[in-house]
Amino acid sequence: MNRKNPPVVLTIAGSDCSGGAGIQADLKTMSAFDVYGMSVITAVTAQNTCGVTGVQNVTGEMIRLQLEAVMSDIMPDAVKIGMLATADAVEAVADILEKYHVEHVILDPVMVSTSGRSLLEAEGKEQMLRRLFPLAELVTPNIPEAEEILKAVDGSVENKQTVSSVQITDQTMMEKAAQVIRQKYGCNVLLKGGHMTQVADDLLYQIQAVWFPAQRIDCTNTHGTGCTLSSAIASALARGCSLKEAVGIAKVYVRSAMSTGLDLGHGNGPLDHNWSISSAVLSQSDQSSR
Ligand SMILES: Nc1ncnc2c1ncn2[C@@H]1O[C@H](COP(=O)(O)OP(=O)(O)OP(=O)(O)O)[C@@H](O)[C@H]1O
Ligand SMILES: Cc1ncc(COP(=O)(O)O)c(N)n1
Repeated sequence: MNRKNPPVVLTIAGSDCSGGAGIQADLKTMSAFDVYGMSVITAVTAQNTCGVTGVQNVTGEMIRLQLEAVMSDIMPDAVKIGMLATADAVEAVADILEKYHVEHVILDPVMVSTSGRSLLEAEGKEQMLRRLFPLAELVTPNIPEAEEILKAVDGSVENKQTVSSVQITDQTMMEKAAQVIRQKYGCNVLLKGGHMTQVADDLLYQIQAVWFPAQRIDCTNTHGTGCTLSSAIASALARGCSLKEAVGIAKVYVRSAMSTGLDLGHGNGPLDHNWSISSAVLSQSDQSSR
C-alpha cells in the first residue's frame, strides 16, 4: 500500500458538547478540507445553541502535556488557537509554540460566546495579547473583540490610563483598527464583519487592506462561525494556499455551511460542516446505485 502524508492541523480550543463550536467545529472543518486533524483541549464546556451552562478548565500542566505529546510526535503544518480560558493556558501554549516552530499559527482571540458568557479570564486576555499575538501569523477578532483589544492597546504600556470605550461602526474604523493591531503586535489581522448590521464584509490587513465583501445571510445558523472560519483558514494554509487565498476559500466554506438550512436546536443553530462532503459522497452513491 502507498504511504500517505497528509497536511496536519492542530486545534487548541475548548470542547462544545453540542458540536457547533470549539474543538468539535474545528475537527469537522478539518475533515471537510481533507487534512489530518488533532486537538488539544483547554476547557470542557456544557453548552448548546441556547447558551453556556458550565465551564471546567483544563490545568496548564495538562495542556502542556497534550501539546508536548503531539508536537514531539506529529508536527502540525498549521495550528489554530481558540478558547484558552485562563492565563495558565495562554502561558502553556506560548511556551510550547516558542519551543517548536510551527509554520502557520492562526489565533481566534475568543473572549465571549455568542450567548454572552466570558470564555477568557481578564489576566488571560493580557497574556494572550503580550505573548501569543506576536507569535501568530494571523489573528481573527470579531468587532467586539477588536474593540477590547484596542482598549488594551491604548490603556497599556505607553499610556497607563484605561480607555473605557472604543467603537468600530464603519469600514474606515475597521481599517484603522486592524492597522493599529498589526502595528502593535506584528501579526496580520482578519477583522470579521459578522457583527455589522448591513453586510458581512471581512477585512484582511497584511501590508495593506484587502476586503472580502459579502451579503449578509439571513439565518440563525451563527453558532461557531468564527471557530469554523479560523479552522478553515488553518486547513487551507496547511494545504499550501497563500493567506489571501486561504481567507477567500474559508469564507466560501463558512457561507455555504450557513446556507443549507440545517435545523437543529432552539437557539443560534450550528453550521452544516459536512455540506461539501455530503454532496460529493451523495453524488458518488447516486452513481453507484444506478
Ligand atoms: N449573517 C451572516 N451572513 C454572512 N456571513 C456571516 C454572517 N455572520 C457571520 N458571518 C461570517 O462568518 C465569519 C465569522 O464572523 P463573526 O463576526 O460571526 O465571528 P465570531 O463572532 O467570532 O463568530 P462566533 O459566532 O464563532 O463567535 C465571517 O466570515 C463573517 O463575515
Ligand atoms: C468551546 C467554545 N469555543 C468558542 C466558542 C465561541 O463561539 P460562539 O461565539 O459561536 O458561541 C464557544 N461558544 N465555545
